[in-house]
Amino acid sequence: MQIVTAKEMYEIDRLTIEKGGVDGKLLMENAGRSIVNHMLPIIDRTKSILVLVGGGNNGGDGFVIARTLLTDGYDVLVVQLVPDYKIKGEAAYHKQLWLNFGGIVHVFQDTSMIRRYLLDADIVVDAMLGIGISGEVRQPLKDVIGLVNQVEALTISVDIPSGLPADEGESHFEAVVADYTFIVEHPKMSLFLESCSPFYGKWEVVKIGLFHSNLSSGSRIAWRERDVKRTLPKRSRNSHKGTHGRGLVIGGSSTMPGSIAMTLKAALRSGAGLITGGTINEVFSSIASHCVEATYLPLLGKAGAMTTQPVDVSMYNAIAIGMGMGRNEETAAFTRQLVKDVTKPILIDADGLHHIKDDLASISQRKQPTILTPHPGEMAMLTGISVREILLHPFEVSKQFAYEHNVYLVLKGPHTIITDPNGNQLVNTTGNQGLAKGGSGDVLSGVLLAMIMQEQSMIEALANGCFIHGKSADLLISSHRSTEDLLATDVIDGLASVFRTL
Ligand SMILES: NC(=O)C1=CN([C@@H]2O[C@H](COP(=O)(O)OP(=O)(O)OC[C@H]3O[C@@H](n4cnc5c(N)ncnc54)[C@H](O)[C@@H]3O)[C@@H](O)[C@H]2O)[C@H](O)CC1
Ligand SMILES: [K+]
Repeated sequence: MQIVTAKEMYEIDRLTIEKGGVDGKLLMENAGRSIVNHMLPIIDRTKSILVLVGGGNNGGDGFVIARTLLTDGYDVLVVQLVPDYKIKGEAAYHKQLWLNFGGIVHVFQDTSMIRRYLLDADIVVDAMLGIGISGEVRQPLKDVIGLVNQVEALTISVDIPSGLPADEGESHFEAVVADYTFIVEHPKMSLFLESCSPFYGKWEVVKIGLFHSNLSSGSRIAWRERDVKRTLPKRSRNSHKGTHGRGLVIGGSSTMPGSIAMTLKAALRSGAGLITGGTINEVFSSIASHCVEATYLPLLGKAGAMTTQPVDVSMYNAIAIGMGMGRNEETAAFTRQLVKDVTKPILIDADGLHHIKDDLASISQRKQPTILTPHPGEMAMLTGISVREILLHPFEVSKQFAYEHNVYLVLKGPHTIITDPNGNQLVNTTGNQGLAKGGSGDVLSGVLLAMIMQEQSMIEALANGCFIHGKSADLLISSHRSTEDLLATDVIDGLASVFRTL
């Protein structure tokens, strides 16, 4: 499922009309009809429906929806929020059809009129503004959006909640808070931004028959279950423990022994053939009984943390480093040296990210993949960009960073964005707020390590790992856990039910 900017959406629209020869009026008909088909299961025949239409093609979709519902016997009222002369082109055509079919257009007079209609409506169809919005919402739409958000009626937005930006980078907006949004053909970028996604409510994508096109701006795809099923390597009956690779996890310190234990266990539960924990004696003695399936590589410690030393990694296929290792200077020097020397794929998380912060230049020289897995706070530390700015432009910031430093970046959040060094991006579609807890990242690193060790394209391996980790949390929440009590270790236990369905 391709994620688009407004500009890309218009480009696909243009190609469909110019190259595909499909009339724009037909696309609008398809959009309105598809949306009605998706609405039917959630609307009741006895309810009264108010369709709010704006002056662009989003409003045109609104006229199609109104006509389709009217001919199906629904009680529909249309309020046009702009004067007649503003309705042009395809929208004007569909307005005329609405009138031909006996529909009435109530033109906006004042907000008290809207307030009255809103109070009488059970369902509001929001077709005021789509992806054509520019700048802050002007009057009277601004007030109307405020009123829509005050009433009890079920709100269904067409393509995008009115007022919401389609792209990243906008911080000031007033928008409809929708119960449902039926997105035309492709999710817009804002669906995956922390500040915008809550406005969408429940959402579905409706197909309207647009051209399939490869955009020049690089791929940006929402990664779903069907993608995981398609790309996840199948375990063969003939495989042995070595087939699925040997992984090494380096981490832990006397005050944080649990982190590496969770990473080891998560990797083993995600199909890793052989996993070794590289850690100091104090950690090893406290966790070995919890994770008996792993083997251990003793590392030299000083004051409860790892110190500089050579490590032979020749027998491992991939390495994860950083979890719970602490931030002292000798550990940092050890990490930097290891990352420089190792000629294997290496995933760096948590404290490891702090250690390599000033050594990103040598990271970009590495010949084997480097995977960094920061949350926004760690991303801010790595880039010097504020968390606020990162959350405002996560796609662009990720792309720049991955390209500049030649890394695979997993920017963690409610919609984790995975970026490869060429700027291709996959966005995870699973997970819930129960994952916003200590230990989640350690578990994710283990799942990712197991994925990296199996033969998959690197970006797909990372996206599959993020999907599986989030899905485990989702299944637990939908059965016997809550977002409050969910623990990182529960997510490890939940992996079984995810793999059983993939
Ligand atoms: N293939 C497609 O993309 C299809 C999309 N459809 C629908 O069309 C809209 C996009 O339509 P467009 O006419 O380009 O823009 P809008 O309807 O979003 O709005 C333009 C409209 O709004 C006014 N306006 C702009 N900014 C503001 C503002 N800040 N405040 C107030 N008013 C504003 C502007 O003057 C115009 O009048 C897309 O979302 C889909 O819903 C097609 O129907 C099917 C094909
Ligand atoms: K809308």
